[in-house]
Parts: sequence; structure tokens; C-alpha cells
Amino acid sequence: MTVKSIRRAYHVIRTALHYGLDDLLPPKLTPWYFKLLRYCFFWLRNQHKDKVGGERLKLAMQELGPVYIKFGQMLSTRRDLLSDEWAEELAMLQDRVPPFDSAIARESIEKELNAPIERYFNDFDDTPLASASISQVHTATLKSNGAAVVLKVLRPDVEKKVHADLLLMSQAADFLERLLGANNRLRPAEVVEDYRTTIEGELNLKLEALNAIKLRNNFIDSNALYIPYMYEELCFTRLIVMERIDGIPVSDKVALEAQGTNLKLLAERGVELFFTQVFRDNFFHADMHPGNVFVSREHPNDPFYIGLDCGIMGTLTDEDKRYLAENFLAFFNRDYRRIAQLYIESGWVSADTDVGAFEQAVKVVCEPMFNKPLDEISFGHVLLELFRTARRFDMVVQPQLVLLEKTLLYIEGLGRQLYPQLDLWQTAKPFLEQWMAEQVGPKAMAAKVKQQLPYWAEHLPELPELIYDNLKIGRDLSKNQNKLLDRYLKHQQKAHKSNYLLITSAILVICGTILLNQDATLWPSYGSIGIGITLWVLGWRSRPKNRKI
Ligand SMILES: Nc1ncnc2c1ncn2[C@@H]1O[C@H](COP(=O)(O)OP(=O)(O)OP(=O)(O)O)[C@@H](O)[C@H]1O
Repeated sequence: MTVKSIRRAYHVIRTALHYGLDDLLPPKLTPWYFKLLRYCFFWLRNQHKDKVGGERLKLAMQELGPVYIKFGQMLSTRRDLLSDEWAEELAMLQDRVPPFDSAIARESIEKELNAPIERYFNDFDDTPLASASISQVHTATLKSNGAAVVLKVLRPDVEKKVHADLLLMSQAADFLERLLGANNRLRPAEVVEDYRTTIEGELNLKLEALNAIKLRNNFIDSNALYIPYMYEELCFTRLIVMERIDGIPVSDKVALEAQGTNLKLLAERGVELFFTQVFRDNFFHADMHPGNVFVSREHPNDPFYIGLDCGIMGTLTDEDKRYLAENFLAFFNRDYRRIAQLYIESGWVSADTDVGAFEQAVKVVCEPMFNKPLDEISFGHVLLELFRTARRFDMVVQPQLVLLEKTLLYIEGLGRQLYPQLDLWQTAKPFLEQWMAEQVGPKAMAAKVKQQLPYWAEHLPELPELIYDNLKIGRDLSKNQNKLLDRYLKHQQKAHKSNYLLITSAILVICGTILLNQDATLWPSYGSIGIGITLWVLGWRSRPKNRKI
């Protein structure tokens, strides 16, 4: 421990005591050394008795600086952990920090470029366009083609500060974990680990640039989302350069209305975008707060979103996606047993969970939602309630699902804010239905077969040998057995050989037919069908003639 980290630890403890955060722990979880600490710092203690717990936590985090502010913002999205009042209080934390000296910004930029700014840029503006806790944004124009760009550069020493604060946070979380016991639902260590992954991702701007390039390519032909062009050759870990955009902040409804933006279309496109990113591309922007989303100024009748800051992206496994889609469909069918089973099948809750009790708990939270008309039901809210319930059954936190739930809640909130009559179910249904159809329809089967063809191509030649080896073992075993057993084995050998040929022929014919339907090149399809038919004839001829042994 360095002197600096001891001083920081003291600052954190003093702030916590000042806002009476220790009082928020249940009395039975207050060990003697806590009491001693309170006694030693009695003059500092709880000067904000009049304020509620959430507000006290918010003020303390505000005072502790950027890393804690970002942590508070992240906590505010964990509505599966916090009550709505606490979450709303923490969501008010503002990540506004004074800009750092432009001379330092210049120095950092030149260090990354390994050249003076003037070699690549004209009109570099020393006054930053925006300044946040992790980075600062400056405008300039590219010397090579005069394009308007922005330079995003990390704050000096931000990595060191983040890591020092993260270390303290994880120590505090481990300590709390011990106080609360193994079966606590708050899981502070897990929450801090989650935060570490997020914030460490934000410290690597190159990663943000690569995410933006991928997302831009996914939506290159889209009329719903635009991602600014990244100048990849000028992107590094501590500096990225991208096209400068000119849009209206999505939260500025007055400006959007003033230019006659089609808000209904815009709201629907938001929901469409979310489902396309999740279900089509499996790559979604997971930090869609208002500062990162803008709306195009041109063609207000055909508006599109402009997305910035791709530092936090989410992906789901194919299984997670399927369970998720099935969860929604089971919810709309009011099939609560299926929901409970899905949580167990997916491994989100442990296999020994009492299905009946879980089903009941799900029913209690979901059933009242149907008191509203179907089009008013929020998918994000459904997920949130399901996760809250599942946590009571010790759901293992799935960070990717929490990201998804948080993004969904935000997109739906945004959609409703832009166009209060937005019919979420009608907008989302085609995506879910199409995706489910693709999962079980002939297309999905063809895709699976295509995916597995290399495996079969590799292992099919080994099959006869494997079967032969198996039979040989059987034969060796039977050498000393009686004749009947010998005859039986011979019969089985023939049957096995014939079955193998018949099954292989069926696989080849099915594959060939599916490939033919998929407009694939003709020769592999016909070849596969031809070989299939030949094997079928061989298999049929080699089957055992006598049914009796
Ligand atoms: N390509 C761009 N064109 C125009 N303005 C931009 C561009 N990129 C960023 N900005 C401006 O800079 C602000 C901060 O950018 P960005 O969100 O990428 O930074 P950040 O440090 O990650 O901030 P936060 O932590 O709040 O997300 C944006 O809200 C926007 O106003």
C-alpha cells in the first residue's frame, strides 16, 4: 500500500461516515470495529440524517469523483438489485467534470501520433467540445482531405486512478461480502467485477473504434442507424479520430418537433434497431444514454439515429438468444411453468430449483402486467421483473443479460418519450417471430447442416474403421463363447454395416436436397444425392437375409 492509496482509503471512509452510509447496513451486520470507527470519527458522522438512503449514497459518490460517479450510474441500471427509488436517485449522478488543460491534451495526442498535431490536422480547437471523466473530445479538420473530425483522447493518468479506485472498491466489496454472508442477494463482489470489465473496456479507445467499425458495417445499408466513420490508421489505445457528426440530441424533443421529425417512425426504428442488433447481428450498443444518441437533421420525414461511443457492446450466445425469445413468447402465452423451466434449462438458475415454487413466484409478478393492454407491456420491464424474481432463486448473474435488459429498458423509455402511443408489441413481434421461424424452419436446418458438413466430411471416413474396431472387440470377446453367440455377432455385424450404409445414404440425400433448395452450386448437391443413392443400394443389398439368427 502506498501513502497515496492510504490517503484515498481514508478519504473514502471519511466520506462514507459523513453521509452515514454505515447506518444503511442492518445493525446485526455492524461489527465492533465499525462501532469503534464511528466513535473515533464522531464529529464527522452522519450530517445528512434528514436525507433518504439513496440520496446519501448519491451525494457520497458525487463527492468521491469520476470512478464512483460512473459506478453509481452503472448501479442505477441494476434495477434487479436496487429498489426503484434508489436506482432513480443514482441515475441523477452527472458525469460532468472540468476539462483538462489543452496543452496536456496536445501532448497526449502527439505522443500517440508520434508526430506533431499539425502533420495530420488543421484547425485543432484547444477548447474541448466535451469533457467527461475518462476522456475529452476536441474538433479539428483532416489535413489530407479537409474532412471535419473529432479527436477523443484519454485523460492523463486516468488508468492509474481507475485501477487504484477499483482496488479499493474490490477490497470494500470483499469485506461487505464477508459481512453479509455467502447467501446475500446483493453480491457486492460480483457487482464490482462487472464494473471493472465495463470501465476497463472504456479505457481502451482502440477497442471502441473497432466496435464502431463493426457496428457501422452491420448497418451500412440501414436507413435507421448511422455510425461515424473511424479513421482507423489514426486510432490508438489513448486516442481515436472519427468523422464529426452534426445531429440533434435525442433528448431534445423540442428541437426534433421544431424540424418536423417523424417521431412515430423514429420511435419504431429505435425498437427495430434494438431487435436487429440483438437477434440478427448478435452485437448491440449497450451504452445508449442520451449523450450518445443523436438524430439526423436532414430528411425529418425519414429520420435516422446517429450512435456515438461504442465503448460498451453486448453479445449473447445462441442459446441465450433462444431462451430469451422463448421467455418472451412464454410470457405472452402466460405459460409461467415454461418460463421456470427455461430458466433451469438455460442454467441461469441451478438445476435443483423448485420448479413449482419458481413458477408461482413468476406468476405473482407477471400476472398483474396483463391488467394493462398488450401494447403497453414493456419487454424491458418483463425481463427486469423476471430477473428480480430469479435472483430470489439464486440466479447466477449473467452480465450480458443485464446489459441487454438495461438497453431494452432505455430503448423502450426513449421510444415512449418520443411517441407515447408507441405499440411495443406490434413493433417487436415481427422480429421475434421471424427469428424464431429461422431457428426452427428449413433455413435453420440448412444452416445447421452446412455448419456440420465439415465435421461429417472429416469424420465420415473414420466411421467404418470405428465400427470395425467395435465389432472386432466383440468378436475377440466372443472367440471362446458358444456358436450361438458367434452367429449372433455375425448377424449383428451385417446389420451394423447395412444400417451404417443406409443412415449415411439418408444423410447425404437430405444434405444434397437442402443444398439444392438453398441455390447452392449444383455439383456438390447432385454429387451428394448420387453417392447417397449408391450407398443406399449397397446398404440394402448387404442387409442380413435371415431375420432369425
Ligand atoms: N463524432 C462526433 N461528432 C460530434 N460530436 C461528438 C462526436 N463524438 C463525440 N462527440 C461529442 O462529445 C460528447 C462525448 O463523447 P463520448 O460520449 O464519445 O465521450 P465519453 O468520454 O465516452 O463520454 P460519456 O462517458 O459521457 O459517454 C458527445 O456527447 C458529443 O457531444
